[in-house]
Parts: sequence; structure tokens; C-alpha cells
Amino acid sequence: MEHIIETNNLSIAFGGHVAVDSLSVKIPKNKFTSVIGPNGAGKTTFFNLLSGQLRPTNGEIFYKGENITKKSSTERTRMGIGRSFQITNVFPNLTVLENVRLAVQSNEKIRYQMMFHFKKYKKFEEKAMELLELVLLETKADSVAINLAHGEKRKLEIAMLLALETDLLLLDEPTAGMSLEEVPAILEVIKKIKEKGDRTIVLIEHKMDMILDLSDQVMVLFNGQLLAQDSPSEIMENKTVQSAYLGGLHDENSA
Ligand SMILES: Nc1ncnc2c1ncn2[C@@H]1O[C@H](COP(=O)(O)OP(=O)(O)OP(=O)(O)O)[C@@H](O)[C@H]1O
Repeated sequence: MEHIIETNNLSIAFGGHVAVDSLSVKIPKNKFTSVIGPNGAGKTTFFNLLSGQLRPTNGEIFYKGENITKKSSTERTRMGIGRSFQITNVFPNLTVLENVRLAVQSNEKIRYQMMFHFKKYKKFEEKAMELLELVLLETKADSVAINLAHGEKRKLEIAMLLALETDLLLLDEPTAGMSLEEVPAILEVIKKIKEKGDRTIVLIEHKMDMILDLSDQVMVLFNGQLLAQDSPSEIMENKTVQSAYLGGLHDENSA
């Protein structure tokens, strides 16, 4: 199996606290991997290390076989590592369509002035509309971003992330703060991206039951370490994982 990310003994400490501890993992290409673990397990810190927001205290990160440990987050985005919060600078007073069109334009490295070139402008807008359809937000294309419901804003963020056309999508709790009614729509969006099969999705989620069906693989973090990485069914059966979630795991051998 081809892997898009490989980490080698990746660690980071904040003061004396080791948040990610000697993590050596491989993330399969064009698959859906979910990252789960109790509060404080190091999930978001792991993402921050992958996207370049944080520098490791030790260890290395390889992306498509290249050592990216010393690369900036901007360089990593250019190389194809996309993270949802990097584009949360949604312009609140622009419409949904305008926001996505600007993200499409920025990906094409076109200067703002080029907007006046009608043909290009049309092309960007069509691409933006396609993305809005993919995230089930096309009916809101003309709504001003500030007026969107929380779940719709998260969908807009995903559309803008997709506009960057990165091969790897790091989604940190895309359903956080959503109402129960909003959750199925965002899962549908993620499912559609997955079904296209040309991207690697890594997703942190607290609501484990929701994403197990979608996942090709589940990675469980606990105290900054890799507790297990397996298929969803194997993870569900894993006694050590069950113990971690029940708050135990003091004596792994008895689990
Ligand atoms: N910038 C920081 N400075 C100091 N400590 C930090 C920093 N970032 C994270 N930590 C600590 O590292 C540990 C891991 O945090 P992290 O946010 O990665 O966990 P998490 O698994 O994402 O948790 P949650 O599910 O609650 O979001 C926690 O103990 C947290 O307090």
C-alpha cells in the first residue's frame, strides 16, 4: 500500500509535557483515516505538526517520500497538504460564491486584477459553483457569508479548502459545534469527497460512532502515543482501545 505521510519517532514537548510522543505512523494514500482518542491525547497537536504550525522536538515527517520536517506551513500547503482552519479567513461580507471564487483564484495564483478578465472570471466562478454543489451549498451561493448557519459555514470552509486542490485534507472535527440536524449533511459531503477516490482524508472526530463506517482505517492516540491503527471493526474489538475510552488503561496486560 502506498503511503502519503510517514512519521518517524515524531515528538513534541510543551515545557515538561510530551504532547506527541515518539509517533511513528504511516497514512495510506487516497484512503480515509480517522484519528480518535480521549481529550488531550495529542490529536490536534499531531495535525499541527503535519501542517507545519508546530515544529517537532524530535523526529521526522515525510510527505510523498520527501522529508518536510523543516518546511514552513505555506510550503507544505503548496506541496499539497491542506488543513481546514488555514482558510478560515472567510470574508464575512462577501457572498458564499465570491468567497469560494477567491479561493479558486488564489490557487491559480492569479492576481486580483485578473478578475476583470471576463473569461477567466467566468471560469473561476464555474469552478466555485462546482465546489458549492459538491459540499451541498449551491442554494446558498448568493447568501452573504456572515448570515450562514454554523453548519453551512463549516461547509463553506470545506469548499474553500477543496479549492486549494491539495492531495491531503486534514479535517479537525468538521462537525464540532454543529446541531444534530446539521451533522448528516457534512458527513454526506465528506463521503462524496471520499468516493471520488483521488484524495487522502485524515479526520479528527470525537463522535467516533459517526465516522467508523466511513473510515478505511482508524488511528487511536492516547497520551501522545499510538495505541492502535487498524480497520474500524478491529478497533471496535480492541480491548486496549476500549479500556482507554473507559478511562482505564492503567494495566494494559489485564485488558
Ligand atoms: N501550545 C501548547 N502549549 C502547551 N500545551 C499544549 C499546547 N498545545 C497542546 N498542548 C497540550 O498538549 C496535550 C495535547 O493537546 P491536543 O490539543 O493535541 O489534544 P487533543 O487530542 O486534540 O484533545 P481534544 O480532543 O480535547 O481536542 C494537552 O495536554 C494540551 O494541553
